[in-house]
Amino acid sequence: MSIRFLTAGETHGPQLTAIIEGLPSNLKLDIEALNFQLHRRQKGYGRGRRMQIEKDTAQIVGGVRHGYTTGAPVALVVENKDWTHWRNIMNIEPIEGTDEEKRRVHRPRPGHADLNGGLKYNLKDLRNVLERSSARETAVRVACGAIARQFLEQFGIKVAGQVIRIGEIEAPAHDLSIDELIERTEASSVRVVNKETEKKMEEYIDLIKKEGDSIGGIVECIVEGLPVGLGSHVQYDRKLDGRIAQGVMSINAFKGVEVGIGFEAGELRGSKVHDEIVYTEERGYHRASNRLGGFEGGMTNGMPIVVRGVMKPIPTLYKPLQSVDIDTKEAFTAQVERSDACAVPAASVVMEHVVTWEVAKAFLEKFGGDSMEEIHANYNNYLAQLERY
Ligand SMILES: Cc1cc2nc3c(=O)[nH]c(=O)nc-3n(C[C@H](O)[C@H](O)[C@H](O)COP(=O)(O)O)c2cc1C
Ligand SMILES: C=C(O[C@@H]1CC(C(=O)O)=C[C@@H](OP(=O)(O)O)[C@H]1O)C(=O)O
Repeated sequence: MSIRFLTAGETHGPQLTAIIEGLPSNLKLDIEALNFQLHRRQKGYGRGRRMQIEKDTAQIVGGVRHGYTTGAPVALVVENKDWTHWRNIMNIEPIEGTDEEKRRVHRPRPGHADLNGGLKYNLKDLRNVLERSSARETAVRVACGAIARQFLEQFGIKVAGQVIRIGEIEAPAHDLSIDELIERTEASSVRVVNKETEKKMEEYIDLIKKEGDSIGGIVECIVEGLPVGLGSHVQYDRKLDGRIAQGVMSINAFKGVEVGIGFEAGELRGSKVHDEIVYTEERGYHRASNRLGGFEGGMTNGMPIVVRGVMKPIPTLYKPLQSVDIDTKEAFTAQVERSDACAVPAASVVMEHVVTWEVAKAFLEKFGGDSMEEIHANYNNYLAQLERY
């Protein structure tokens, strides 16, 4: 038993669509809680005008009746309110000399998918590439992850996300509980727990924006309440840390991922990296520390999952970089599209949901059943087995 989803839709088309296959029946879906996650993704500081136009809400159009999943594929759509402004541009083929022709994209932006996509798909209007490569797609990916989050909540599993760095500004370390972390980051425009850092990050983003530039950063996701043994060491594509890394790297503009102390593990001795194993009646087997971020052998070890991802600066610059016009092959500055200056706080919410999805998928593979009742029984049976071990 596994779950999968596909998405479709363009950033300036009428809507985004997702179909989720493999969800069990009798999962209660709270649409308000789902929409709250979409709202969180939109709210991050540093975004452009588009986020003022969109009011993302998901409409479930299949697989749910009276608030519960039926076991059928769940279909959901998120409308693009901006579509009304783009109707002609999206629908009419460019005709020379018309407004639509003027809106044809022929000066690829360094750092975006424009040129690679144009060459690969033999498309002369690079809009046909940017429409789908746009991170607008992450709205429905968050919707799918938000359903996965509600599934995991039924088993006491919680997910939080925070911004660790935006450009030169780093958030100080803290030892808040996951509930406190969720509460504080929800209230913050840049998804940090500390007011002083929030202010510094906002000012920094404003400065970058004023200079016509963009900025990236580092985000972290934490998952708590997990059992030992999600994922498996027996086959490369069942290693859950590897799957999470793929998911994180698939987020637009992400250039790296690390689990636990990640790249720092290359600098330290083994005695400073591995987490000692301890046993108590109360907690059973656990680790004295969590430097490996909840994974050994591609399996969860019962400690919180800690994953970080790095996002590069947004490619579209109001002071554009040099590029080449695909019509004339002459050097030009890249086309300026309306753009975000910094999307790191939004990307933090995206990463939470991408990680959540992978965890839910592994959870269903291990405890899979066709109904929530069957999964609960399988899960409880496994917990009892762990206790007897
Ligand atoms: C939430 C979010 C918002 C983004 N907003 C923009 C944007 O406004 N302008 C832009 O050029 N790129 C934006 N990006 C990044 C591009 O989508 C991304 O760089 C592009 O798809 C190329 O893919 P790659 O960077 O992964 O290679 C955004 C990314 C995320 C995650
Ligand atoms: C629409 C979203 O993000 C978009 C992602 C994006 C890109 O190139 O990735 C470019 C911008 O699109 P537009 O040119 O329409 O303003 C962002 O606003 C969203 O996150 O919902």
